[in-house]
Amino acid sequence: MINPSFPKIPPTDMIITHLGSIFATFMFIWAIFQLYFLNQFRTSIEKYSQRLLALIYPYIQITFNEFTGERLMRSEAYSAIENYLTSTSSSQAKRLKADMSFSLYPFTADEKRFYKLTFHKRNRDLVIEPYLKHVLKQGKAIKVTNGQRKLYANNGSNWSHVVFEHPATFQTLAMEPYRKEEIMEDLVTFSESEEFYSRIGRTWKRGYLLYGPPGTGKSTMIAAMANLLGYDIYDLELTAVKDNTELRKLLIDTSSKSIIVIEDIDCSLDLTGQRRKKKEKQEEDDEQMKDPGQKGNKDEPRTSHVTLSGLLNFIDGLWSACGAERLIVFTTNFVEKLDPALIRKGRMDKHIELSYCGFEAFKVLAKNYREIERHDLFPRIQDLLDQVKMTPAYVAEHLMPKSAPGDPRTCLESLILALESAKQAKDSELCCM
Ligand SMILES: Nc1ncnc2c1ncn2[C@@H]1O[C@H](COP(=O)(O)OP(=O)(O)OP(=O)(O)O)[C@@H](O)[C@H]1O
Ligand SMILES: [Mg+2]
Repeated sequence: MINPSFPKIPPTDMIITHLGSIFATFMFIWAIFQLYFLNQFRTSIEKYSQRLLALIYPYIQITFNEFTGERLMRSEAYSAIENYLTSTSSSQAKRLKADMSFSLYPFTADEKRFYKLTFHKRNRDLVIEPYLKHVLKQGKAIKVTNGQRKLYANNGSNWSHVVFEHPATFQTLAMEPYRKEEIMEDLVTFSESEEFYSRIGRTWKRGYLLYGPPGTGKSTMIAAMANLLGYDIYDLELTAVKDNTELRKLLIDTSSKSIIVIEDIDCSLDLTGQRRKKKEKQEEDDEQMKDPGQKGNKDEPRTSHVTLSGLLNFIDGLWSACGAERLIVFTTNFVEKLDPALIRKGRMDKHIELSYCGFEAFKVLAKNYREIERHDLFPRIQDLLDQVKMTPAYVAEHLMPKSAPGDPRTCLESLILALESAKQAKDSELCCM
């Protein structure tokens, strides 16, 4: 008798485990296949299809991304093209074909903004050399003339910016006309001296030190400088810079055609120099020895560790040569407090004193604020301004048309009263001495 033997059916959980391992092996092989073969296959297909396309499609494309490099700095070429296209020149362009991809989040890797230039390959030489050069040059020039400038501020090691729209000009700046002329000439000469700087082997940059009491127009002059030359402003807050490395990074991230400003350099950090610092440290140590309970407050630990030498390197070290056409401007109320090394010629090439309001400066303010060029009260004002120190900011305040709109006499009289009382205070001070 035949005893039929039936194949044994494995239990369900064993089947599932078996299937699972087959599936996992399949997925593994598929992943390897994708990684090595499909990717290679895809690259080859792309390569050959591009070659094939080049045979039948006679156009060349160049892409200008908005952000470039590892740190995603805004490309100067992109900005120049943007200016060129948004100005009237776009209507004259005959050969430019540009695509623009917009994104609300330009920093994300997959949504970039870029311009794409497409042209026939027979025009290659024309487009790549003269045409692109022309677009970039024009774009940069348009930036200067269209008044769209940027004011950057540092936030940690990064710059953020807003549109810079300060109305100050050298015409509205209250200062003796011959001094204004001299400064304007200096600035314009600098901006036109690329060839000169390269010939003498110096970095194309210039340092200005603006000093004088509060309210004499230092910040106003910086705005006037930016407006004159069409430069962007980088307002560097040194106390927010962690250390010299961060300072260097900020410097590298500035663009050309810009003014790097450090306001109130004397207060920003203890930059009065290692020499004084050492002396003070010695004195402090001596005091600590005498009274160990006393806590020194002169050199309290600061969050910023930027040093004088770090700042000097920032101004004239190798890194500052990684860009061109830049002004570095320091302002201070106390020029005598600064270390001579910081402001020596060659670093701060031009020292400009902004001082109390003289009669010439007053006439500029009177013309700007009240549109008057002469008045019978002017001689009295001139006489008082010769004797009293009053800042242009204070004089300007009296010329504001707030209390007497349309009536210059009232404000001139109020200015005379203020000047007279300042003179009285000064005279009585002298009497008491
Ligand atoms: N020389 C000037 N010409 C025209 N306006 C001036 C001048 N000086 C001061 N002012 C007026 O006074 C205001 C203050 O001036 P500004 O901020 O330029 O002074 P500052 O020298 O930078 O002062 P601080 O040392 O306090 O920073 C300005 O808004 C401007 O309207
Ligand atoms: Mg200021």
